Amino acid sequence: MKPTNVKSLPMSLDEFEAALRSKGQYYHIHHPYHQAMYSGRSTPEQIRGWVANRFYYQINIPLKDAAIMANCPDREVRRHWVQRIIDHDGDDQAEGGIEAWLRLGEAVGLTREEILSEEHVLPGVRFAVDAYVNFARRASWQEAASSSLTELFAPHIHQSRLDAWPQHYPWIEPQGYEYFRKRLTEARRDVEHGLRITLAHYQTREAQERMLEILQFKLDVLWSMLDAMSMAYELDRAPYHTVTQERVYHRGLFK
Ligand SMILES: O=C(O)c1cc(C(=O)O)c2c(n1)C(=O)C(=O)c1cc(C(=O)O)[nH]c1-2
Repeated sequence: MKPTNVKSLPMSLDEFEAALRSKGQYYHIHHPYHQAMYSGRSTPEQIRGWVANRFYYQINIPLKDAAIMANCPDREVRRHWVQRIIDHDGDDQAEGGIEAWLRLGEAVGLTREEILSEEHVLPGVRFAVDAYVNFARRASWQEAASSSLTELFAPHIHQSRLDAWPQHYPWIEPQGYEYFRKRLTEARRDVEHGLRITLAHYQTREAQERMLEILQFKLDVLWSMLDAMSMAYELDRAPYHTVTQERVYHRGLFK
């Protein structure tokens, strides 16, 4: 007789890590909006749109990390995790990633006020980013921590920009690239810690499968942000374009 209810064995740590890494095939580096940016096909408007919209991701990362810490009773983990907030917010020694992103914005021709006002942030981008922050608020700290692991694939994407943009877009002022340079080392360090937590936490096959689904959720967040930007800046179908060219979309209800 066929055995019933036999649960699958867990993947070994190596197999689990390989399964996580293979999710890189769905990373937003493959999104056509990104592909256009590396290959020099993007217009200044498309690059400005991307920088202004991605700013909303940047300013929400520390809120997401604070939510993880708020749910985490482990002092050792918090001691490490707090560095992520400092990386973005800055401290007395370093200005931080949000400031570096604002300078990227200025380097591509946006004003600080324009970026900070969030007037360019498309509703689809806002909803995707908010979904990530809300997931971190509601999930266990381990699940939320492991959802940051798309960063496994991030150094490559930052390097692609450093390699390709200066040659294709000489009009971008070079001091704008500091953010990408900073993230090369920061993301590698984050991944090392995030991976340690993840490999230790997901012990059963079911839990490991759930983790892969969490990573897919995060990949969906990143991909959906770019879908919204494609609609607005490549296909000229920004929200309400049939009615008005004005950016009437809401600027966030929970400030
Ligand atoms: O430019 C990118 O493509 C990209 C992607 C990601 C990512 O994979 O989530 C992050 C970043 N950049 C980034 O700069 C960053 O600080 C960051 C933090 C996190 C996170 O989930 O905690 N992801 C990312």
